Amino acid sequence: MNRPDPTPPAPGPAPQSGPAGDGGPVLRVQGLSVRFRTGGGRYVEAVSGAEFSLAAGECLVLVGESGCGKSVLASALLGLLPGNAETAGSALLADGLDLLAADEDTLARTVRGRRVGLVPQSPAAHLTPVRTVRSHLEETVRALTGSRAPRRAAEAAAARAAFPATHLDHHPHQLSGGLAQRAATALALIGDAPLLLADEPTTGLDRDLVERTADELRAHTRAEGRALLMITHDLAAAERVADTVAVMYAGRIVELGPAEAFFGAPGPRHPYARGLLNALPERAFTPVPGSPPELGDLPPGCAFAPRCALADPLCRTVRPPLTEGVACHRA
Ligand SMILES: Nc1ncnc2c1ncn2[C@@H]1O[C@H](COP(=O)(O)OP(=O)(O)OP(=O)(O)O)[C@@H](O)[C@H]1O
Repeated sequence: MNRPDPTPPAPGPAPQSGPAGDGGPVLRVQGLSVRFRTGGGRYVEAVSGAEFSLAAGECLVLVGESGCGKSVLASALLGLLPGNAETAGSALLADGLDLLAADEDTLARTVRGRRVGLVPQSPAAHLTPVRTVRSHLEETVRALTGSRAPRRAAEAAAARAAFPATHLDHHPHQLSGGLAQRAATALALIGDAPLLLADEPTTGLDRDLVERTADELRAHTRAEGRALLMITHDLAAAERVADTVAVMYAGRIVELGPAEAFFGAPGPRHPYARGLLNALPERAFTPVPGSPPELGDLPPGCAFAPRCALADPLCRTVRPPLTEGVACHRA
């Protein structure tokens, strides 16, 4: 990753040994932007000025259509952006470490798995096909705890994620989608990270499994005092998990607020967010007209204006900032 102004990781206290925080946010994201250099001096503005924070025990769900920048934001937090990416802003953990400024060695040794646990998209693909679930778990226990006798800890990790002991010696291809998801969750929990990052954890699962996976992630967050940042385009899963919803459109967070008000009354405030909910089969089943803009060629004002029935000349010329939870001139 190429950063315009690299700074060393902020000195801070030793990494937390468990999910319990000191009352401050587990993660505070400020002005996080990611752009990709493409040919001919052009840039794709994948994430622009994201701002949010996450407390212990809180589930924040980031929703939005495909291509709006959700996964790029997650990759930025894990230091997994490709070489043509440039970042700005900060993403501070509770102990002061800035994930955007940390070098690869710090991220690999002290962040991934230890301070931030990743529940991946397509868990079956995340697991090595020739190794059993037990072998994955034992290797991760060894790597994160230094234990030389990891068998018991691996079995405990499986039990914690409700992965059945009877399937520990199975290979990934022998697992159902739900069990592969639990194996991946068990791996993510081993390091006792205070922050879990789940990128589309319910993709490819049938509705029952979506609900079960969502409930399990919520339980790991609430009951164990972690924070969960879940990325999804599945609004039903989002509703099941979220305390807070962030809606992303064309690289920007356009609405951020309590899930109860968003999914219940008074409902979303941004016209795009209202459109997303109205597109659901169980609601109006009316798609948002048009398609999102190219992130390399954003319009000057509100990026949603070309699709918005409420847009006026101000919307087409002045980009609305996120003010009191919504970025819309007409909200
Ligand atoms: N290396 C790269 N170079 C240029 N553009 C990139 C690169 N990686 C991602 N992008 C662009 O960044 C934008 C955001 O992609 P991202 O994968 O974050 O979307 P998303 O909201 O997660 O979508 P999905 O739900 O489909 O995963 C896309 O327009 C994508 O084409």
